[in-house]
Amino acid sequence: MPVRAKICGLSTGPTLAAAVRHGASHVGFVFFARSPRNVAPDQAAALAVQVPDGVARVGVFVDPEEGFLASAIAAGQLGVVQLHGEETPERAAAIRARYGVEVWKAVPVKRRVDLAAASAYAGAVDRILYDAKTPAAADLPGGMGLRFDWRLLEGFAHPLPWALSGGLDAANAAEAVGISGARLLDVSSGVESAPGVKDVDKIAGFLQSIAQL
Ligand SMILES: O=C(O)c1ccccc1NCC(=O)[C@H](O)[C@H](O)COP(=O)(O)O
Repeated sequence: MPVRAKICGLSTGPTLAAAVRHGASHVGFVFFARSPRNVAPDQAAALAVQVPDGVARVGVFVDPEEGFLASAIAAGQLGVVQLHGEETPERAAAIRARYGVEVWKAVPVKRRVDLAAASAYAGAVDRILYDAKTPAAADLPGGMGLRFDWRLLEGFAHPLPWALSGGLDAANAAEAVGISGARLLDVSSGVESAPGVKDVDKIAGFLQSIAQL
């Protein structure tokens, strides 16, 4: 099975089109006001109609308020809700049941012990996204281009399907796959020319770099 990729933090038509054209399996829209990639539900609605069947629309949220979550899922025609806050397994399971979407939970990783948080979500979510832990003082819980030591995943008994993110780019994606065994990668900063500014050539380069893995 080929390695698949989610291009996260898309906010323009041309960059979304590049992700789709070059083979992304998932496209991500960030619904978090403090993010440079933030999109409003009406922006997501305009982007969503450009996404063909077979490419999953993922909404990224941080402890979303219920009404906002509902409107974003509807506007973005989201198939996946990715949670980056303090959402409990119960909250994640409730989102999955209420909206009939896949739910992914981000688990921030710096040390091996951090991986243990994943098991609490077995039965509650569909996938764990191992992402680099951002500094406590950081404004964002993701999308900062930071990576963790992929060797921490070597030999780990994954309790759930999973994906790898954090500091990936075209130059390191093959190494990340080789070390971690990931079959689904999530990238944001590594395909940008500046925070929040996606680059069509970098998107193409990233997707080409994993096409033969
Ligand atoms: O991307 C953001 O701005 C963001 C904001 C708040 C919560 C999560 C966010 N991103 C989540 C992602 O899925 C990113 O793709 C992931 O953290 C990897 O980012 P990067 O290291 O920049 O590739």
